[in-house]
Amino acid sequence: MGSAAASPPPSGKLSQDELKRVAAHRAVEFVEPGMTLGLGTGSTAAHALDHLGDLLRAGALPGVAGVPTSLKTELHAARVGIPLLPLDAASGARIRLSIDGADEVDPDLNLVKGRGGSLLREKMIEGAGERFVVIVDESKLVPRLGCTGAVPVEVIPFGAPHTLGLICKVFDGLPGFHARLRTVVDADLGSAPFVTDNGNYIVEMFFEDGIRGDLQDISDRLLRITGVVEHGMFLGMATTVIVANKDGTVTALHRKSKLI
Ligand SMILES: O=C(CO)[C@H](O)[C@H](O)COP(=O)(O)O
Repeated sequence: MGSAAASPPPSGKLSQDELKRVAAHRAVEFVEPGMTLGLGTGSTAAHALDHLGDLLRAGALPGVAGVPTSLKTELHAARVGIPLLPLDAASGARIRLSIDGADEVDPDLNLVKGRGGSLLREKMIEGAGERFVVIVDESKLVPRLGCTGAVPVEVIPFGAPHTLGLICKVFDGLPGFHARLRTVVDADLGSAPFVTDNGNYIVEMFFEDGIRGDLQDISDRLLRITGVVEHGMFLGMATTVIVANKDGTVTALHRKSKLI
């Protein structure tokens, strides 16, 4: 990890949502006129969208456009007046900066993302951009990925239980490991598989005490399984992580360049 810088605390105690807003607003300070942005998904990224919309409407950021990482973000960005581009058009214009939240951040700035279900488009867009600024409140900092909840894996619906079995084999014998298909409660169907924006399903992997071992090797083994589309470990992708601390200070953690 690179350098860290902290700012003084605002007065009064901030809620978790207010901390998310503080981190999001700090990230938007990196946006310059004319930039094409990767627009993240989730409650933290939503604060960045709102703030960007305010600045665009005030005429402060002419020429800024965004590539949305989910259908939800596409609707939100359109509502607040952020001009949108599809990823294919944006690669010509270069995505200069992506701003998104994360579910977990480890000491090497590796991330778990996708508990909101948007990991595939997030990884495509944030992987294509030059800089990736992650915005989190302090609760997202973890000693190891997989400490606080599920690590999601997007799989094609065909044979999903079979693919789930193959994913479990990667972690054979690991105490406390289990995995399951993410479900939602549907008014008509009862329990039904969660379906991503890409029409796929999500397998959730759970670890008793986080993932121990070589993350890159685990990533490679997961991606070699036919039926797995992508997983929610974002390794070496974040260039800056902006952390809003419980005491109201903001810390920026930097990596010199993206590893992928
Ligand atoms: O990866 C994501 C969505 O797929 C989100 O960035 C992640 O779940 C964090 O969400 P929030 O900002 O609501 O805590």
